[in-house]
Amino acid sequence: MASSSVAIKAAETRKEAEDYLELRLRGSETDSLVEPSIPIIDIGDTFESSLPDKQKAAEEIRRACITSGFFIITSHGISTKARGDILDQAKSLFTKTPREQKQLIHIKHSLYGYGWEPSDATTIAGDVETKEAFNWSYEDDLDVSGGDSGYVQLDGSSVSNVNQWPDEPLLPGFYGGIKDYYGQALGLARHLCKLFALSLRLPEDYFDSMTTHPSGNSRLMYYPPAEPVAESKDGVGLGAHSDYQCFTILLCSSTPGLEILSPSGRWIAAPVVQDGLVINIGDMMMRWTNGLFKSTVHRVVNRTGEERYSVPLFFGVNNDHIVEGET
Ligand SMILES: O=C(O)CCC(=O)C(=O)O
Ligand SMILES: [Fe+2]
Repeated sequence: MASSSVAIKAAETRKEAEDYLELRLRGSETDSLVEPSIPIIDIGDTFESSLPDKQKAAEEIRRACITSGFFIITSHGISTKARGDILDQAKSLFTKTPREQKQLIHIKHSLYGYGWEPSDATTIAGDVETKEAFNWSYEDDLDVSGGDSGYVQLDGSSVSNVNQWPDEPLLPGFYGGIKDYYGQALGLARHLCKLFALSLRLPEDYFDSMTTHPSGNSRLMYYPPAEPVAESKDGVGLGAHSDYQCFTILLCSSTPGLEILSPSGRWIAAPVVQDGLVINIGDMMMRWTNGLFKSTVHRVVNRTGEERYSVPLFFGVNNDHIVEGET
């Protein structure tokens, strides 16, 4: 494609994304097209507490979900060590491991796209994204609950051992680091399900039986430092998209870069909150709540001279659970 037609296509795609989000943000409980905010919600009181304390946090979550679809949680219980270790492992994989070694676990060797994903694996309207990733799927061994041996892939098949891990001598502690963080994140996701249930005026155990072998694809992400202005190709780290599952738990390193699209078409930078985790609603939850909770378009642009790392967990109910409306 000629570069002018690529540019036209890119502008069209951006316009479509903006129109789409504007349409979606006009929910029944959204009072106006106000600029969305990303509130910080302390959930520390919700772990041991009485129902009224949980309901208080659930109401804050509800307000965030019907407006921006994004919020940041603090006092979430995932240890500082687990968060630090997994970000360190991401750094080792992306910046210290020879490309030939990463090629051995390239996503092309995986039926489901698990393993190392080089930056040229995906494009947005013809432009290569700068990000590099490492993808994996839920497996019982990674689940602190031990799972229930019922996990099926998104296509319904029950093939196991689909993940591709780097050799232990090559990246010592890599699997352990993932398991520690991911296991805790799954526990947090199940706790958040209770708060989401309350926020939807449902019994707090509403999602429990549907999340025994949940959909839990996750990835390590690496966004290289921005190029000096003179060489800048206006690189987008991760193109505009919405997440497809019920909700995402996102751990980020301290380098900013996440931006969400406002109804007026402006990109709003998500704040970096020390020790916080970003939570955002995905398309599945938006559909399930008839559009009440918003799955908002977002992207990543690393404009800094620092590397950026992140770990999203896309959490959803068991892949073999039929999602349907209440009658
Ligand atoms: O890296 C980030 O901050 C966001 C990643 C993201 O949006 C995604 O992987 O879906
Ligand atoms: Fe995303």
